[in-house]
Amino acid sequence: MIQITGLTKAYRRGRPPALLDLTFDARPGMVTVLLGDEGAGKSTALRLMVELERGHGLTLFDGRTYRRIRRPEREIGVLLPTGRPEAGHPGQRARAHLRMLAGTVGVPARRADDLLEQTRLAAVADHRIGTFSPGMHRRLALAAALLGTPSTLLLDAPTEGLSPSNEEWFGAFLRSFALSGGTVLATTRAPEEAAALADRVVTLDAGRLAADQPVVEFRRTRLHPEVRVRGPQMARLADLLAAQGGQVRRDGGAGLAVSGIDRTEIGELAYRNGILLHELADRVVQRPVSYPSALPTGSGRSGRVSIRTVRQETPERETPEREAPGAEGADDRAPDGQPVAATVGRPAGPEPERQFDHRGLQAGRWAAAALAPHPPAQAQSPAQAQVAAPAPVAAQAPAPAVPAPAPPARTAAQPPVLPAPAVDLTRRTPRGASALGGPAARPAAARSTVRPTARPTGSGAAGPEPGPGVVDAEHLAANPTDAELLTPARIRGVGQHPAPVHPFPGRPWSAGSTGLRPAAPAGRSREPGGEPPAGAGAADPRGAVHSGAADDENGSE
Ligand SMILES: Nc1ncnc2c1ncn2[C@@H]1O[C@H](COP(=O)(O)OP(=O)(O)OP(=O)(O)O)[C@@H](O)[C@H]1O
Repeated sequence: MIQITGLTKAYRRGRPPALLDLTFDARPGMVTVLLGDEGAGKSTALRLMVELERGHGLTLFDGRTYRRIRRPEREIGVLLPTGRPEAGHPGQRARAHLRMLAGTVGVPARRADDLLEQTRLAAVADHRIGTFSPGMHRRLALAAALLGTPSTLLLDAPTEGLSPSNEEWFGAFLRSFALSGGTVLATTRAPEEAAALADRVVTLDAGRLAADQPVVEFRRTRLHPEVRVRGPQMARLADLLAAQGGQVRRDGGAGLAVSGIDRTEIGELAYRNGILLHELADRVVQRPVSYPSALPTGSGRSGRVSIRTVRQETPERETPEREAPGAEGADDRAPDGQPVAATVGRPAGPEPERQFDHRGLQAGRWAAAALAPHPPAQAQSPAQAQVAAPAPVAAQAPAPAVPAPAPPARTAAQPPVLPAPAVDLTRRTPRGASALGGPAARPAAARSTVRPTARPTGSGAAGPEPGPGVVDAEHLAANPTDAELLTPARIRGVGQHPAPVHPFPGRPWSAGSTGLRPAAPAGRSREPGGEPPAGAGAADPRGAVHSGAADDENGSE
């Protein structure tokens, strides 16, 4: 039994980690396949498991770490790419190489001969390793991993370079190994291969656990069979297939990918209509991972990390100024001088390079913080999050290097800024979801300003019609519940109904008969008590939602 908990590895500071909070089990009697694209972190995970690399997390082999096992080569067979194709010295013969390894493992030399037989290398046992094909190298490396008669196998891309017949042999070998009570953890990039080899498929996506599924569920939810067709008359065939109810999409220059109609039917249809085919083949493609449903409940279960936003004092400016990342004034420290743990909120403008330090990090929470969409309302009064973890500093990100446009000065009539909400990231946040919950998931609402409904041109009206107008974006930043209430649809609704919709229910607020005031144009401030600047009244007659600087008066008439 292999229990993997919270494996995390970052090769470079400031870059996303190669592996983040990977947690799953590989059970005896089963083949578990770790599936992922190139660079997903599969090899990194295996190297961390056998402590060839330093990182975070814990791997237990039957309850012990690799280091605690007295003779690991007798318990765990490891096949890891060495970075060069040869399984041994190119000048050495396969038999001699394996016998030498048998000596170091402490097993008799005849075990080497048996394994050469078992891995179908007996015929080339006395050939020099340098003459081997990639597939032969893989099999020789597998023979070396099996020398100590281990009960657990950790195999990184074991089928790479194998011929189809050897792949088949290898699949049968793994199955019999697992049936005899062994534990197998192998990696692959190919979903089809995972489906063929595994009892359980663990999917890695960019270093994160995306799914941990029994193979039946994996096949059902992640694999999508289709037929690839290629030929010179694909447009005509596509019409015919669509008429038959097939789903057809273009696949390359002269190809189609068809689902909903099987290969035989497609061939017959093409034949009946005199359509020449160059290729007609079944294949399986992988569906993208659906995070909310696929995320296992067991991942990211370690530790307690909470993240809360803190308001940063930002000098108020009339005109938004932008500073280059790293420029003077771009501070990456919290007001109390402590390093900022993670920034929630992003100013307008180019995204500054984000740096993460995940020492002592319970990475699932960090991921949620790092991957959550930035609540844009915070751009007006940048908020920063601090990770309160048992470890000293959990995650670190610099404060936005590009300061946000400062909001205009508040007036007495404006609702007070409430403390920014505490955000507890005790749950892993799926990709695309927000750690901040509902309000952050509706950035447009929080950033919105409603322009007044203008009188129709030529109506003789001077200036804007007093009517639905401004929702203070800064207020919304401080009161996300209000932001949630003010979805764009509701904001539009304000302009369409004679009765104003109260945007801040339960709060004292006098808006007169018309509700809200007209907005100042984006990027300009208005003198308190003065006339709105020219253009302020030329508003979108649909009462549409605009982004930009918000008026700072929203109540007193
Ligand atoms: N020694 C290293 N130094 C810096 N980055 C590394 C190092 N090893 C791996 N990485 C990075 O870590 C990420 C994961 O790499 P890894 O080799 O674990 O991926 P993989 O899933 O095994 O890919 P493949 O299927 O191509 O072998 C990649 O982005 C890779 O560039």
